Amino acid sequence: MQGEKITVNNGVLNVPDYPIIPFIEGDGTGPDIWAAASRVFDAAVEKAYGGKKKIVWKEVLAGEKAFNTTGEWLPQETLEIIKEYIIAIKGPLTTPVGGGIRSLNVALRQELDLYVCLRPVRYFKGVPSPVKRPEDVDMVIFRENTEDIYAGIEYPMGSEEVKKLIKFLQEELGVKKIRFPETSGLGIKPISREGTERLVRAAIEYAIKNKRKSVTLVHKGNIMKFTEGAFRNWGYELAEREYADKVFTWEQYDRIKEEKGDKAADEAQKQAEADGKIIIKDTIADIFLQQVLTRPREFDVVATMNLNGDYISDALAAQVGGIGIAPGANINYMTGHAVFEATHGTAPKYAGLDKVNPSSVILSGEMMFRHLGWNEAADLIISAMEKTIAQKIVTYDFARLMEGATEVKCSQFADALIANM
Ligand SMILES: NC(=O)C1=CN([C@@H]2O[C@H](COP(=O)(O)OP(=O)(O)OC[C@H]3O[C@@H](n4cnc5c(N)ncnc54)[C@H](OP(=O)(O)O)[C@@H]3O)[C@@H](O)[C@H]2O)C=CC1
Ligand SMILES: O=C(O)CCC(=O)C(=O)O
Ligand SMILES: [Mg+2]
Repeated sequence: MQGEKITVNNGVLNVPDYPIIPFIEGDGTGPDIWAAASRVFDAAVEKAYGGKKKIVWKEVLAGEKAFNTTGEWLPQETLEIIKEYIIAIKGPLTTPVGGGIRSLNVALRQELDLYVCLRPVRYFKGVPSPVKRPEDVDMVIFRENTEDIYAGIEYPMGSEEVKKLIKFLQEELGVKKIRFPETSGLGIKPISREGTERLVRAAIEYAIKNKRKSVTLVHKGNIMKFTEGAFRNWGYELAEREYADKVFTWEQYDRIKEEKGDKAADEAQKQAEADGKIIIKDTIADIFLQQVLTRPREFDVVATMNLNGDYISDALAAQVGGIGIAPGANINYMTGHAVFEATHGTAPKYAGLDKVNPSSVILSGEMMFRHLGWNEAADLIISAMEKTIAQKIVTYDFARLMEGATEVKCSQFADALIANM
């Protein structure tokens, strides 16, 4: 079937009935998951629109499949096609540890300037969880996707670059306090005001649009003052400058407290909550990781930097059943470009076994449908997921923690979802 391109006008998508959507199958378990997920996507669209709408899938190469076919890990053509077709979806891609190629996942996000990694964390009833009240976890992570230590500015021990950098730090910048053994490798962590502002703006816009209660800026600003601490400060400044009538910040709370005392500050916050204002607060990353376990209801939308966001998204996913069911999207809200992608990796030990949970990519597709405005197809996926889990038909990851479950293969889980639509 011949499809049409999705186009974008001032950040607003124009989605034809037969949109062409590029996909990257992914490495490791990617082919298993993609085979299952794409059947679920097609079934949901068919059921929702009875043939009036249909996705025309277009495979683009990245990772091992690309390397084996073209000799390149991330062909320029793949980037060009995703740029041109605006929306894409991908399976996981392998990144070697400690050497070898840099992350293709990170490269895609940087090349397309997909500055938000959006990872919602919600609970599906019946999913096994290590916490007592997983239903209390309902958070949406906005992870900055283009900066931080992920920028890839790092140099190995013993290299000329490291020697130069150490010399520069010691002689030009007067860094005397810390020991720099010759065995040091060095990495650089850029965090910019622009990068922070566009990420925090996206988080606040989301909170307003979806009537969420708060946005928490998560940082380690007590230690990394001019990167993570600046992220916190710039986040508050942006909230007060651009959303004065829609938010109440903990900085405002502190100012009222200083001027008028605790009671006045408490009352001002209560009034702001009653008025439906979004509370903008901040938490240091280590205590955040404790509090999401001990009092998850206090957190809602979360805005943070790249590395924190990576850790936080897997940790929160664990509370609602693990990365097998944790979806995500990489988005540039200004150009409209978005690449939907699971939170998990290639899980190589299960590759080709038709075993792993395809829910993470399936729910990433559900996010994609909502992004396209195809809410009927998205709703069908959610209700099928709810029904199938309630029937205790699950893949190995849930089955090993559930009593009375029917363990099915990756492809059979897709069959069950389709049957439940
Ligand atoms: N966006 C991306 O493309 C990402 C890519 N990666 C890359 O993936 C590779 C492997 O990374 P690794 O750290 O092992 O992390 P993975 O996420 O690939 O796997 C870790 C463990 O998580 C569980 N898991 C992962 N996926 C699923 C699933 N679909 N269903 C059920 N359980 C799942 C499995 O747990 P158990 O063993 O308990 O069964 C698995 O062993 C690396 O090269 C890494 O760089 C990593 C993260 C994201
Ligand atoms: O790129 C990778 O290999 C890892 C990426 C990752 O962990 C993530 O996207 O959460
Ligand atoms: Mg990760």
